[in-house]
Amino acid sequence: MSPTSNPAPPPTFSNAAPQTISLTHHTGDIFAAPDSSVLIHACNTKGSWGAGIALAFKTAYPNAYTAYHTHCISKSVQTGTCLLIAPCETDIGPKHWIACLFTSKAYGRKKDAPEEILRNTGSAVKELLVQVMQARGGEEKVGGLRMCRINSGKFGVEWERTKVVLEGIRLEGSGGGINIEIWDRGDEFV
Ligand SMILES: Nc1ncnc2c1ncn2[C@@H]1O[C@H](COP(=O)(O)OP(=O)(O)OC[C@H]2O[C@H](OP(=O)(O)O)[C@H](O)[C@@H]2O)[C@@H](O)[C@H]1O
Repeated sequence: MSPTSNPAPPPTFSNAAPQTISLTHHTGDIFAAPDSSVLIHACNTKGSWGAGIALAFKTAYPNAYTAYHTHCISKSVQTGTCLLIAPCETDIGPKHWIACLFTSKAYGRKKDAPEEILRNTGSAVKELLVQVMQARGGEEKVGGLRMCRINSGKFGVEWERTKVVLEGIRLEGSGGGINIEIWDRGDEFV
């Protein structure tokens, strides 16, 4: 018998069904979230929160902006990754985690093509969920996940396309589904 005719090893089956993401939709201010919430937005890898909701993040969370900026300039950040920043503002105010999904390398006219942004979104969100699970083993409480309609503004990708990617994510492991709240201000079509 030639070595190539050896039977393939039997597949291994896990009882754990893959985890999936469910999305719930909410109208209002994403920033008016309870303490420990994770606020999720899409970012470039260049270290700039210069426009759109990123600018609002920069204003409200200057220390988180510094953490993001330092991360971007201190190493070559890959798209499809995520930076999860623990609550780090000094003001008395809400203690929010900030999650930066690197869905496009650059911004403005140099932003990645929609297909690339969508691919990056899938892997960045998977990485985020792993980081959230790890952080849940730590001392700082990690609450619910809140996301804006990522990619749908400055990055120019229709929200419905990002939604399909999010709903198609499958994660190893058990523990039921993961809910992400999608927040928008209700002025998307105004
Ligand atoms: N103040 C505010 N409060 C609440 N909701 C707000 C808001 N402003 C916008 N929204 C909504 O938030 C969603 C995402 O829309 P965005 O355009 O923000 O983000 P995006 O994910 O498409 O793109 C990311 C790049 O945009 C930035 O600008 P720069 O590249 O720096 O120029 C970054 O740095 C990234 O690189 C849309 O539903 C907007 O209606």
